[in-house]
Amino acid sequence: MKLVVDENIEFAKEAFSLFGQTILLPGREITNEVLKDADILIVRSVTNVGEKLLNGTSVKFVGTATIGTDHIDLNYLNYRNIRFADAKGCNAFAVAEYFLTALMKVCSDEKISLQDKSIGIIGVGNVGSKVAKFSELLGLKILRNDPPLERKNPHEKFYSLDEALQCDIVTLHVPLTFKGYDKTFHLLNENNLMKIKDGAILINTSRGAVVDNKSLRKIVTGKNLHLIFDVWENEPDLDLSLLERVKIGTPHIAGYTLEGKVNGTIIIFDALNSFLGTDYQFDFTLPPVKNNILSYNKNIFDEQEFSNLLSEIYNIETDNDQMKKMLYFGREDRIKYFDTMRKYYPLRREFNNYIVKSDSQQLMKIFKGLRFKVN
Ligand SMILES: NC(=O)c1ccc[n+]([C@@H]2O[C@H](COP(=O)([O-])OP(=O)(O)OC[C@H]3O[C@@H](n4cnc5c(N)ncnc54)[C@H](O)[C@@H]3O)[C@@H](O)[C@H]2O)c1
Ligand SMILES: O=C(O)[C@H](O)[C@H](O)COP(=O)(O)O
Repeated sequence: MKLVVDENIEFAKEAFSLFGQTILLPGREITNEVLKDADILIVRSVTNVGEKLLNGTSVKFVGTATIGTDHIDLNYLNYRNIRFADAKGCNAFAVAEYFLTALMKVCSDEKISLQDKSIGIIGVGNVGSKVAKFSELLGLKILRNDPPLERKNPHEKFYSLDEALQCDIVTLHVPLTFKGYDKTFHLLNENNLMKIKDGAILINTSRGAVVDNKSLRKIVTGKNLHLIFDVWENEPDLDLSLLERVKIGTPHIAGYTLEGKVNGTIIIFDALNSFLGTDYQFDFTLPPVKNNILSYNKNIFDEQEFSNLLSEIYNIETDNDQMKKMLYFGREDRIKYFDTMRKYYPLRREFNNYIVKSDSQQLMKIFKGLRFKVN
């Protein structure tokens, strides 16, 4: 049995070698040639999997250790009777925690109070529903926009896209799709971007092409938008003039907690066992976090204090500083640098590994809701 696995998958060699000969490769270097006699292909989001890659190969199972599946031609896999598994939900908490850390950082830097503010959440699935829960804990007024979900739940309250765009904060959590009534390619475009409020915070952690980056770049300064962007059109060759204008820019790492990555491996490991009818076991237990006690020194919710606490776990400013270095490189180096930042991304652990100390019952309720251990 021959497996070809993206080298950036956590525990790739140790776990998948149990199944057979495992070749690790950078995701962008997985070719049709390499797959000629392979049985199993396990990728991340940077490998486009379709006819060009799989034609004439012996691949029978494709797994992606990611939530998004826009890099996979599912019709082709179906046509070739190739079994497919994705890792739905694996890094949903990681993205929600990124959202919160980035939002608090911008609010504290720009002296924006969250009191009486509204948030439009576009796409309320695994990630969006966690973002909604976090937003509720912060006391934000929530406008959920999700037409496919609305059709399934006609009695629940949803808002139109235009209404969601009118909020003080707008955040995107949709899959990237190119066809059909709900297609999300350029969901935000030259026709509706102008509807976003002046001074609003716009967050994209979904896929770059959900927002028409060129149209956004033209209006961002005039409308004084505060942009938090983790995903970009044409990654890794992104629009530098947009990068220049974002408050926080990161290289598609919102989902990159250790837990998020390992969950992805576990889901695909289990799917492969079930496809092959095997029962290989691997110990995916993660080490405990050292120095995991945090203190919050106020008795009220305070944007600055809260942001300081979150930055003890995840210093998003460092990610932004690293990313902005791209502005000074030539095109080829820039493209390589984007992948390098992702490959060597520092260790980030999720909130539920940390203990927060505070005397306020009200704050404890918020911290518990965010999955912190409280003391
Ligand atoms: N930046 C990152 O690191 C990162 C990490 C994980 C996921 N993602 C992206 O986030 C996306 C969402 O993840 P998820 O786990 O919440 O997916 P999900 O499938 O659980 O939820 C997506 C939701 O979007 C809704 N939707 C679809 N089309 C829509 C439209 N036109 N308008 C409004 N809503 C629409 C769906 O009905 C669904 O409820 C993924 O598809 C992936 O592309 C990015
Ligand atoms: O869809 C996802 O799960 C994320 O976008 C994922 O974290 C992207 O990371 P990559 O697969 O490119 O390493």
